[in-house]
Amino acid sequence: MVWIAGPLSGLIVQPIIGVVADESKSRWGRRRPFIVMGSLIVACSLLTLGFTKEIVALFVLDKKLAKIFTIVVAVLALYVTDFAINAVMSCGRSLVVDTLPIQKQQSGAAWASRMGSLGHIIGYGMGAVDLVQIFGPRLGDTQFKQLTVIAAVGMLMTSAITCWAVTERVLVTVRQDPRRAQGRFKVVQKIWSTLLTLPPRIRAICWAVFWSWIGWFPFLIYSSTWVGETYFRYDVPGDARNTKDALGDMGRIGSTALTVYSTVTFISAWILPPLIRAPEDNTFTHRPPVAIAHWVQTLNKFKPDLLTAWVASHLMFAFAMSLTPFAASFRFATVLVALCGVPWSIAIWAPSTFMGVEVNKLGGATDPTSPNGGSPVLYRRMSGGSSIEMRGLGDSHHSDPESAAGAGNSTGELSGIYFGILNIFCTLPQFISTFISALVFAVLEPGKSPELATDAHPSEHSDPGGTNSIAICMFIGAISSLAAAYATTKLRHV
Ligand SMILES: OC[C@H]1O[C@H](O[C@H]2O[C@H](CO)[C@@H](O)[C@H](O)[C@H]2O)[C@H](O)[C@@H](O)[C@@H]1O
Repeated sequence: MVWIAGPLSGLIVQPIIGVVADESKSRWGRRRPFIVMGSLIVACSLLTLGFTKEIVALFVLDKKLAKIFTIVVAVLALYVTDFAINAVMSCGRSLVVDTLPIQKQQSGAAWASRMGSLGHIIGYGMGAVDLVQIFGPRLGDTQFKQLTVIAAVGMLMTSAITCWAVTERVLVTVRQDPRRAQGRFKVVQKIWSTLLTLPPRIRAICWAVFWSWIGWFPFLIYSSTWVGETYFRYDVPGDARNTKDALGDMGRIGSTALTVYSTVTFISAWILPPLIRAPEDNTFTHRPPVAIAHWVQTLNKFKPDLLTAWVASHLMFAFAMSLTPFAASFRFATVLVALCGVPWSIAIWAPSTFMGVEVNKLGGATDPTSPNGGSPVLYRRMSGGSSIEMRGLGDSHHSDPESAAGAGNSTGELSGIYFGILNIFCTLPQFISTFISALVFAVLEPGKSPELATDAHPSEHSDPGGTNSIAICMFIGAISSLAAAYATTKLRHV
């Protein structure tokens, strides 16, 4: 019930908020009000999660009843957190697309992935140090309470900076079209009709993401456990296995692997974008200093394009995951997990870049890299029929829709719905992958995990020398990643 909150909230919230925000005529912009509301809800629900027991104790005095309520409130708080954070994610992604011109989409997506990976490192780092010792009991008397306080403050601060720094255009009118879906389910209808009429390139991006997530989900969920289990199997001497130390080390070694992985992700997010040719690269006249001009031009010639890099990242992930069943030491397992930091950084940034470019074209922005020198793109929005006009916030004289488009300018008018749909293709495979993992676990480890069954009845033990189930799930992920590589190459031809 708890694991499902992430994919379920992403599946439902991102498309719906995307559509609603796309059509919002708020004077504060289409995305910022949702970011503000969502962040406030996330902050409150995080604090509720951290202090559930104390909050319940204020209202329920009976101890037995309080225990039940604590569980119920904690689960609810987790769901609310996931749902609200997905609203913020949806509008945050759209904001990048809305505000940047087509040439800057790669750069915007790369910055989003840099900031995301910085957040991960800070999160892991906070988890690794003893916060109660550092801050004393002021922020709460346990590590978890303090983590929720820090996360809530971080959420509010980063959202406040975003909303302050970004100038959004305001949607003035959405012209009514008789063909537009009406009534209570119009949002769902709009998502459905858009889903059925996706432009070919957007469909290709979505399928590439779909196949890749069947591989990424088991990795993101189980990799730290897998490194710990590998340690337990191959590195701990048989007679030391039942000690408290060995079990504690298992957790620490798994967390260390994740920390190394997120560090690699962070470094890749900074290093790779300048080494990869962005979809807009032709538009710039690079004028490096004469002394190094030759070298810069030579380097530029050999830069791979983003599509090649995305395909290579699927292959690299598939390579690492295909080796997991053969890992016979926790060090090797850690190296495999760390390697995945490189493809993960590309997995976050490449689809957003391609989607950002396509959504801008749909909104009427021109592609300056096109052979015809930046004339309007050939296709426009496929679903719905509404028109959009935008003007600068507080500027009532520029409500001409043409002013929103133009050479390479961003309109991003449909970023919410298309990024929401992209997220459907990111969350659905998470359910499929969970189903596959459940099958693998049921077949290979019908009892308890051999590494964790030390206290269980012998009938519950499965063969500790047998194949590791998590490694098999990851191996299946490798196959799916190959399918993702194939699906991504299709983007070259559509
Ligand atoms: O199921 C959990 C979440 O999975 C996706 O989010 C994760 O991947 C994103 C990159 O695609 C990354 O930016 C985010 O930090 C990760 O949590 C999905 O987009 C979410 O909707 C879903 O809740």
